Amino acid sequence: MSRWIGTSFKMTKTRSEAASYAARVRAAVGDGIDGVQPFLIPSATAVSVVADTLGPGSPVLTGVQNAHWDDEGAWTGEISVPQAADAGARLVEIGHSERRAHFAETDDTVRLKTAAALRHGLTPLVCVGESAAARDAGRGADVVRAQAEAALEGQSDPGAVLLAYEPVWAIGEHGRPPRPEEIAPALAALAELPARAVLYGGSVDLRNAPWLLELPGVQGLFVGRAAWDVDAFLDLVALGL
Ligand SMILES: O=C[C@H](O)COP(=O)(O)O
Repeated sequence: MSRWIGTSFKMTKTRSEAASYAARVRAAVGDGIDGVQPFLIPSATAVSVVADTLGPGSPVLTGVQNAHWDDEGAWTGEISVPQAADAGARLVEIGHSERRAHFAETDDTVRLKTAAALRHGLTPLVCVGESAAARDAGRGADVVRAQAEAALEGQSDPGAVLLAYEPVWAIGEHGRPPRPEEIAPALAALAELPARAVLYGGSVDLRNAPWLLELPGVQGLFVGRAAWDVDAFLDLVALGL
């Protein structure tokens, strides 16, 4: 089984910067790397240029950071899964904690968006993760399992869904890298669900990626800041071998 190694650019990079990054990745990966499934999730403005730069049928997948559950309509500011697919996306990131915290994403909208991605043949990448308070109360694994079960409930093909376990307290500039014993319970809980793979995300870097990749239940890494430099991303991809 391939290890998934990918990055979200979040709200960084111009189209030109994203294209340069994608061109470097495409050149380094060539026709593909056995055992590794790389993916890039740029801002919406750069999705088509990244997908075009990677080329049709590329071994590097392109994703979107969000998509609406409806196929079209009066949803100002949103993009639909068919529009994402038209731009070249094959992955749809859903339910990142920043969207849950700042854009009213709920378990219900995550489930609807997951269904929309599956309906159109794109791969949902559903993010789940507990707060520091839930972790400290010993409820981390329960929270994470509930979020993941809510996303998978009633789906036509839960086995096609990727889960990204991203503890809220580990993400971003205010986060900190996890210790193995802090994330093992949630990883064990997610391993019982019928998803395609479970990725870990949250303060991943070149120092901790080797042991994170060896943790039971981790089939890939979803990286933010540490992968925004393309050389670092390619080093992380090489670690997945
Ligand atoms: O989407 C990626 C995750 O939010 C992790 O971000 P980070 O690696 O900057 O902590």
